[in-house]
Amino acid sequence: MGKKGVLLVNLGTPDSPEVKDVRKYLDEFLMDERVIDIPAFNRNLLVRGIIVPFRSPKTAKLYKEIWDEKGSPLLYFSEVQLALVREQLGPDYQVELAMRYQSPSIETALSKLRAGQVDSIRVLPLFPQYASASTGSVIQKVMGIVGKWPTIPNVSFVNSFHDNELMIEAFADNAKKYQPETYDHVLFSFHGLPERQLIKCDDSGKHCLKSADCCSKLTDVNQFCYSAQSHDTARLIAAELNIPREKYSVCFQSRLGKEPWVQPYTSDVLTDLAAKGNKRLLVFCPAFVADCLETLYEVTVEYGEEFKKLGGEEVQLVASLNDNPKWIQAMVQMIKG
Ligand SMILES: C=CC1=C(C)c2cc3[nH]c(cc4nc(cc5[nH]c(cc1n2)c(C)c5CCC(=O)O)C(CCC(=O)O)=C4C)c(C)c3C=C
Ligand SMILES: [Fe+2]
Ligand SMILES: [Fe+2]
Repeated sequence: MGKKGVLLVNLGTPDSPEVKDVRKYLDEFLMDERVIDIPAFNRNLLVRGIIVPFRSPKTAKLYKEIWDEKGSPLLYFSEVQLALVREQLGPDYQVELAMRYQSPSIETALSKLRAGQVDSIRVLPLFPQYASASTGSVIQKVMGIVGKWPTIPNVSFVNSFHDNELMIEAFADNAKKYQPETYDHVLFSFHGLPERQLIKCDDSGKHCLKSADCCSKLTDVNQFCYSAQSHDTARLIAAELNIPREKYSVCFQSRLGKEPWVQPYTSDVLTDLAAKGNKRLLVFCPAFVADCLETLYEVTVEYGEEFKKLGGEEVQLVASLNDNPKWIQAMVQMIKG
């Protein structure tokens, strides 16, 4: 019997915070047909003609703010998760880490599993809520590579884990030291997504964005809706911490471009909460399992400053799952299936 292969995949990050590496990263990321899901010719013009040239220098400055001696937080927290999962799983497993974009690449990680002659490969895309642009893209990439091997082992994927109990407890545990009940309001701020991508993922064509609350409630007819899964994650973390419904809001950050993205937008919710006199906010970002640019810069710095300009006093980020032992247990549980 060979070992059981495991592939952990997170989104990716530039190799360095220098403009040339950020350009390479954004180019690979945004040229993905599942991320900017428009016809190839238009995507090429938009990404290579406008977004990458104009955005790279700005994004590089932001990466410089969060980069430290260990490198990019997203990558080093992923490496810590890899080491802890390897330790928990022991010698019967070969566990590799990859990033969907840049390094370590999915190609390299899969070649290591192939060289290790593993019996099977369990792929865990590190995105709690399913989206075509994140989980879907990882699955397509892995299938594209493994599908060309002469011998294809048993391959299985974790499609989403928005309600994993250990993960919910891990987020709640990370928040306890801040005493959530002492804050005026709690925000669950998820990474945004173009509305078009929600609609595309509704195979029935009957639910997403068809009624006022379709995408804010998870039911058996919209089980893969990113928005509905996000609302459900928020509901479960709030329940774990006894946060009443009127004390929390769900919102979506990081909008890019002019078309509508999933709403409400985090900045609109901040404006509304400030106008209502809220001063101190506790913010969870449960679309990510590791701290990254979106949590450490966008929430902590950008939204923190924005909220203060609006009259608020504090935006406190709840740390991501990073090396939380319950999260490591959750990963092991999902790998063992
Ligand atoms: C069309 C654009 C984008 C879609 C769709 C999108 C979906 C999406 N992204 C993540 C997770 C992360 N995204 C991160 C950064 C980031 N995302 C976009 C654009 C889209 N994301 C850009 C342009 C960037 C780079 C930063 C910037 O220029 O603003 C990150 C951070 C990576 C890091 O190095 O720290 C993560 C993580 C998910 C889960 C998702 C779909 C739900
Ligand atoms: Fe993103
Ligand atoms: Fe929906």
